[in-house]
Amino acid sequence: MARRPLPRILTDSAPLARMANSSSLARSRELARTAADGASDVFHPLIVIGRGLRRLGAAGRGRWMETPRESRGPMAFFVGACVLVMFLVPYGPLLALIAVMGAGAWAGRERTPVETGPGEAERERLTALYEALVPYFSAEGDTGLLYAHGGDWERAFTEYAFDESGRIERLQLKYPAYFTDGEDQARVRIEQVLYAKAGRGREYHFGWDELTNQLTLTALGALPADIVAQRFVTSPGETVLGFTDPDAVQRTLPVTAGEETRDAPPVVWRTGQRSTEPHLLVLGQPGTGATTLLRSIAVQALQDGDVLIVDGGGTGEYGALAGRRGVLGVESGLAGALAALEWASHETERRLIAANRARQAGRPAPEDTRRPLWIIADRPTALAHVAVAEGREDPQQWLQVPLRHGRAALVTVVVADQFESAELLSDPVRAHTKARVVLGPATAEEVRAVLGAPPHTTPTAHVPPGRGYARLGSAPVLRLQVPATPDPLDDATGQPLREAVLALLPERTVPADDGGAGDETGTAHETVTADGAGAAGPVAGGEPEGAAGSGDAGRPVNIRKSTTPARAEAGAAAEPTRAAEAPEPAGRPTPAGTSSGAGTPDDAAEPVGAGARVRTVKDGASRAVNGSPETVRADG
Ligand SMILES: Nc1ncnc2c1ncn2[C@@H]1O[C@H](COP(=O)(O)OP(=O)(O)OP(=O)(O)O)[C@@H](O)[C@H]1O
Repeated sequence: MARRPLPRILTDSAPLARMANSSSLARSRELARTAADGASDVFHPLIVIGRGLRRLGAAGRGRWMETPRESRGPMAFFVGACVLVMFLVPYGPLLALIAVMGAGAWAGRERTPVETGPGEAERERLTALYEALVPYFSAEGDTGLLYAHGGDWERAFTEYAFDESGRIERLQLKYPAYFTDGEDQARVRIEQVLYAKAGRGREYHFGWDELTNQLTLTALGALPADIVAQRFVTSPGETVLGFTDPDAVQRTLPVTAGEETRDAPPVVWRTGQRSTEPHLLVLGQPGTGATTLLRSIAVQALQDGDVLIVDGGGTGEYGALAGRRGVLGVESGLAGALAALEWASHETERRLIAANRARQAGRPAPEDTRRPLWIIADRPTALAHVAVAEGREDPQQWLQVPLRHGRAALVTVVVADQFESAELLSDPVRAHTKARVVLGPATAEEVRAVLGAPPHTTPTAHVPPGRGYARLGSAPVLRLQVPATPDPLDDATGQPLREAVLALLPERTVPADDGGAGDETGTAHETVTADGAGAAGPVAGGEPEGAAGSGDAGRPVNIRKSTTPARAEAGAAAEPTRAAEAPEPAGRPTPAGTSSGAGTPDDAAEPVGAGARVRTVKDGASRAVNGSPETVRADG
């Protein structure tokens, strides 16, 4: 059917245009506008009050509707009573009118609308992020594309938040179900993209929810680094490795940081017979705080255990522990380390045998097997290197028994080393250290290589000392900040920190040397050379001590008390003591048999855990001394 044409007056715009251009029409339009402006100025208060009364009315109506039926009667009665009172009081209606007008004016005032949604710059950022994800989250043949070039990011990003500087603080995004979120490689690719686009230099946590195909990125603040060594509120068998994110663990500990006391989420490592990860391995770059972590562990372990320290680095950073109650030895030379670790190995066997015999006889385990023994080996690979050069055995071989059987014997092994030397760590060390820590800057691959799983955060290139990741067995990877536990004998340590660490150390059982060597202010350091120290005396088996130190020849070692072979002069004094105590089952080689067997009757009479000490002396030789507080000097 043909369309009927419109009347000419409606299709021909010429008369209308002529009218619009006429000056009288323009003037009258201007007049009308001025009048409207004036009227709105004059009536503005009334308009505001009217709008307010309308809003109040609507609110009142809503309230009335929400009120349950049974409450409406009392409410109406109450309102009626108020109205009655209003009429009864002098000037009541006038006051009520003023109050209603005031309320209306307040409710009707203009409010600036709250801006919602991202600003222009933020939209651009989200769009860029969305576009960067398209290649990873799209596939040919996907019809309901969530991610497509030029697509709608608002469909994919369900939540976002920015900080004051406009950087993404939180982002929740949906991804297609076919994305292989179970594969580490696929996840890492996405995390790298997000890390680059959300702003490098910060640490992000990635929460993958495979059930709902959602990924949540959260920018993490730095872990607080103000917690220093202190007595932590833990149960026996618990050691605080450091502190982590509040939502990563369920527990908090009260800690003192500066002036304030607060609750902090700790990374607690459980050792002992029920532990599933009874030994610890710490790896990191040099200077990232491994020694500090080991010192922190040693200080905590000394509360109810004995500690044997092998300082392969030989930098004397455990000098403050030497001669303290519970410190069996601080060994930094090869011969000393070998002797001390050999003893520790036999001691583990002795404990096992003694505990086993007691169990078979229906008795509780003997007292001298119940005190935890800690073997702390800092950079054992440095000594392994020296051992190879000297054609001697690797001290790590003596860690095998404590690592294998330490859990049952309450013997805990802690090993720290550097990434570069990690391949020199022995197989038992790698196999039996299920608690792991990585310190310092490390790539996700390095973290995964050590911890067995990548971190759920993006490692940053610059981290403060003591920062890293921890994983206990197959638990999730946690961020970690080790409490500052500096060497109190280091000149660079501030007085408050020095005092804090010294206050945690047990009392000295070996009197401090003359000349300030035992000066607990830690100001006097004596620099000796390893070869100088090594020249002192024979070690077990008549081997010149210098041989042990020759690997370090000429290297200055900044140690107050040089600490070398445990069994110098006294030979394997402590070891046979322990072995002699525990009758061996028939046919089994005794620890005494495997050691030099040079125990004296006196030594043999000394109970194992009761005061056997590897005593350190100024010239670098040391003796296994049982009980007596005699100080042995090479010159005397
Ligand atoms: N948790 C920490 N808090 C504060 N400072 C720390 C922390 N850990 C280490 N440091 C500081 O970092 C420096 C290096 O620490 P440490 O000696 O423990 O590292 P390392 O990895 O053992 O290094 P190296 O292998 O060179 O001995 C020291 O000055 C130490 O005080």
